[in-house]
Amino acid sequence: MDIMANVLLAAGASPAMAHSIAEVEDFVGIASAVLINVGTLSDDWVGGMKLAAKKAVELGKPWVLDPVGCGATPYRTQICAALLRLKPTVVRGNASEILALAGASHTTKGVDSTAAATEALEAGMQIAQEHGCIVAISGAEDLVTDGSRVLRAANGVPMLQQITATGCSVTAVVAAFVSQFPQQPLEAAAHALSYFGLAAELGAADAKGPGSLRVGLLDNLWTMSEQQLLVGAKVHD
Ligand SMILES: Nc1ncnc2c1ncn2[C@@H]1O[C@H](COP(=O)(O)OP(=O)(O)O)[C@@H](O)[C@H]1O
Ligand SMILES: Cc1ncsc1CCOP(=O)(O)O
Ligand SMILES: [Mg+2]
Repeated sequence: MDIMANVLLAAGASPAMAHSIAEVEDFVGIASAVLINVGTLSDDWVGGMKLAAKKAVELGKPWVLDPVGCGATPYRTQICAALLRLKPTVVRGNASEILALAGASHTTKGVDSTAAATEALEAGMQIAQEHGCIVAISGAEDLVTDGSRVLRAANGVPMLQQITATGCSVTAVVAAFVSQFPQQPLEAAAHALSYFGLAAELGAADAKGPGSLRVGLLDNLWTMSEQQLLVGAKVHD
């Protein structure tokens, strides 16, 4: 929750984290977009997640699902499937999570991926077609699909995998971008992934390891100029 909220602030967004069933619908009312992240799943949070998703759909606001650890336990897989039925605008997961969400037989080891993004493209396209959403699969090259088109975002550094919740954080940036371009969620998601990956590339130049890369990532999300983004972003068909 710390890095995710700080990434959003550095990107110029305004995060608020809420999960209580007593207030979550009111928060959706004032939000531009909703992110549901099942990272630290527990029964009492699931009620808040479902209320938030339903309210977002009712109000016509975009909502984004991060199926963290989908496939790791039957409970997690079942909750992610139930959330998927509540019509997210975008799903962003790693390859293992997307394979599990599509019902493919695949062995996962928790919240980290055991597969490459390309291995989950077919599964992602299937989810996108069946549920009418955008699916973004992160990895060495991120793949974003609406079920027919595929955009590729080729920024990032491998060491992002050694900083916990960078996947969660990039999903939050996806939600922020989609809030600004709700009619173009495919493009918004791809460019969010590219912006995040480019900030990591710029931060990696001075990083000694995951700790300083985490700092450099936040700093570069904050300082990146429009020119740096235009020159460095690698989004292509
Ligand atoms: N091998 C890699 N090379 C470059 N960037 C990567 C690589 N693997 C993941 N990333 C980037 O790290 C971020 C988190 O992705 P990922 O590790 O796949 O998600 P998660 O943390 O949910 O497993 C994304 O921005 C992604 O593009
Ligand atoms: C370590 C851990 N455990 C439950 S959620 C979480 C963070 C996962 O973050 P990410 O999906 O970005 O790797
Ligand atoms: Mg993740």
